[in-house]
Amino acid sequence: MSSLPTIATVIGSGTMGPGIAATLARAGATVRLYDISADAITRAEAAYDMVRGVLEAVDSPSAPGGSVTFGTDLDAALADTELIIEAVPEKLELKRSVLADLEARIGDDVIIATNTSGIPISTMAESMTVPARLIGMHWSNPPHLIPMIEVIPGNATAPEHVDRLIEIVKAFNYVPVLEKEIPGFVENRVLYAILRECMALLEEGIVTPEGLDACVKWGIGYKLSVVGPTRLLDMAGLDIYQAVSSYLNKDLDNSTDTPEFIKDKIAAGQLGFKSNGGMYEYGEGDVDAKRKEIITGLIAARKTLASIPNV
Ligand SMILES: NC(=O)c1ccc[n+]([C@@H]2O[C@H](COP(=O)([O-])OP(=O)(O)OC[C@H]3O[C@@H](n4cnc5c(N)ncnc54)[C@H](O)[C@@H]3O)[C@@H](O)[C@H]2O)c1
Ligand SMILES: Cc1ncc(C=O)c(C(=O)O)c1O
Repeated sequence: MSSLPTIATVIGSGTMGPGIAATLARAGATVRLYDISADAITRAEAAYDMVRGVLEAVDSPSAPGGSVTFGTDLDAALADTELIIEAVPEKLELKRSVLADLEARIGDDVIIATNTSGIPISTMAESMTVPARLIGMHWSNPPHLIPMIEVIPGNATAPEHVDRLIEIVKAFNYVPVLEKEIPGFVENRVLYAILRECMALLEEGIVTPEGLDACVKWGIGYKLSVVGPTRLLDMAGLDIYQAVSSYLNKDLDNSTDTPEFIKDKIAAGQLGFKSNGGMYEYGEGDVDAKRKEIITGLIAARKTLASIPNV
């Protein structure tokens, strides 16, 4: 059996949809990218052209025959599909209603993989007619460049769908990480633990944003890109970890809500790149320049990481 689905459908063509569709298509799948909004589809077509250039530069696995078509006709997007990847906004009720709409239009054997950032799969599946077909498939942003996908079964997910999704992820040369279900899954639990402490350090004026970015990028990001946290402990020494964690863990931030200064920025319309200002301010052309620098850096770093041993 070929490992990739012949036809796959991506639902939602915002930040994540075009990169997901392009990755599958480059590996040889026929992909339909659907969105409820015609404007989103127009933006996705432009994004897809850029993503294709990036995939060429990063030399991602390429197979003949793959394609992406774009549209707002849901039945056309679903015809003969084997795998649906849901990438609509992170709102439980919206996702549930999209799942209900999809289920009314497809056969029982079609797998639905959700790209939720961390809503438990079992919670999402509660209202489904065939909950066995729902599985978490968490891509990291930008999805066409980060070659790792979290695979998260819910308590009703069919074991054969877990095996099939792992096989599909391997078929486009990404690393599948199988996890037990927990809110936020593994990646975002770790990321949000880091972000919580970072935002507290900024709020308390301990460090500037520029200083924080330099410290985390070189002191943590650079090192962790080569050696994972488990082996890092061996490198540092478990005795050192005990000595530091015994006084430090109790001092770390343990807030349970979003920091007030972030809420204030959102209320003032400061959302980041999408509003030309967020944590930093951006003048004319700055956002496009930063996006290009980030993509160029990720391509270079991915090539380097792919060429060194997995320690
Ligand atoms: N942005 C990230 O960094 C990131 C990373 C990993 C996972 N995710 C997750 O992926 C999902 C999508 O995130 P995103 O950042 O691409 O969102 P987004 O808001 O950029 O895009 C969502 C798209 O879904 C469309 N949409 C809304 N309702 C729809 C419907 N009923 N049917 C079809 N399309 C509909 C919107 O028009 C929009 O184009 C979320 O669950 C998010 O948490 C996001
Ligand atoms: C801040 C943030 N939150 C969620 C996600 C993914 O689910 C990401 C990402 O980069 O993938 C992120 O940066």
